[in-house]
Amino acid sequence: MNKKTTTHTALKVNDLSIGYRNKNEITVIAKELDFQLEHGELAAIVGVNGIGKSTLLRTLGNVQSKLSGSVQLDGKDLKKHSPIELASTISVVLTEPLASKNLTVLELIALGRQPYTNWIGRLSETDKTKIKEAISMIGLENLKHKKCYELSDGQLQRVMIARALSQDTSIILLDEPTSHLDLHHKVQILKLLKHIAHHTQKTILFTSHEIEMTIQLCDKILIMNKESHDFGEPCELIQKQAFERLFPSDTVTFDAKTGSFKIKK
Ligand SMILES: Nc1ncnc2c1ncn2[C@@H]1O[C@H](COP(=O)(O)OP(=O)(O)OP(=O)(O)O)[C@@H](O)[C@H]1O
Repeated sequence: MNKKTTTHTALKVNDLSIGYRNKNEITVIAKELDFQLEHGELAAIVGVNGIGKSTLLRTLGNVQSKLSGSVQLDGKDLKKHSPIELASTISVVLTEPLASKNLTVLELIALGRQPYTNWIGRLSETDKTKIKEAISMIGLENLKHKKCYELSDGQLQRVMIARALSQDTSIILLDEPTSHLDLHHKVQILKLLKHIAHHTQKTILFTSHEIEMTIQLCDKILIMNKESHDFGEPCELIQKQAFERLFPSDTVTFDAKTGSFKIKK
């Protein structure tokens, strides 16, 4: 994989407001978002259901427009990137169902190479190598000739991660990449994402409800709350008691010593 080095911050978010515009109505989902991620960092966005994690990820991936504020990729405004520049800088894996499950795993992963292929879509030797690397990293060799409709939700989720890896962008955004995985595969995938971030200088940002795992494995965490957001290294956030504010204390409490949540009995 390419080892990209640049002096710019990989992803810089300033005073960002996100939400939805429907006709004359604007619904603000979250505002005053400020954080930045460097090259080679693995980071998570956590927060309660409906707080706006996916909306933020879609906004950062240019799938939907911001309401206000700024998003910079490698020191350049998100909106100033051409479509082809964006496709080779940032890959986004959302939770929406696949349009066509009739493709084989190999064909789907090969789609990740679309930004680089020529106008007839022929794969170069580099494309084939990137596809092979992605399949091997996620351990999909024995599934590669299966049709996507034959896969379990968890298997499909791993295939989608492989597609993003084959795209070989410097930033990867993933919406709940481990939600359908068993505990073993959750840990395996998150450790792999960490390894990829650290060894290839990619910036990987994902949304998650696996807060304890993100505390153990991520370099940075963004905690989204209704009133304000917290961002930093897991240990800084623990010291600031940021995880205590995530859930109502009559249901769960956070144990700072073990970095885990306890059910209030
Ligand atoms: N297309 C849309 N138009 C208007 N509002 C929307 C739209 N999609 C989502 N929302 C609203 O935006 C808010 C944030 O949703 P979002 O999916 O970003 O939350 P989330 O933190 O990812 O939630 P979860 O943890 O449940 O996946 C919710 O109140 C949701 O109803």
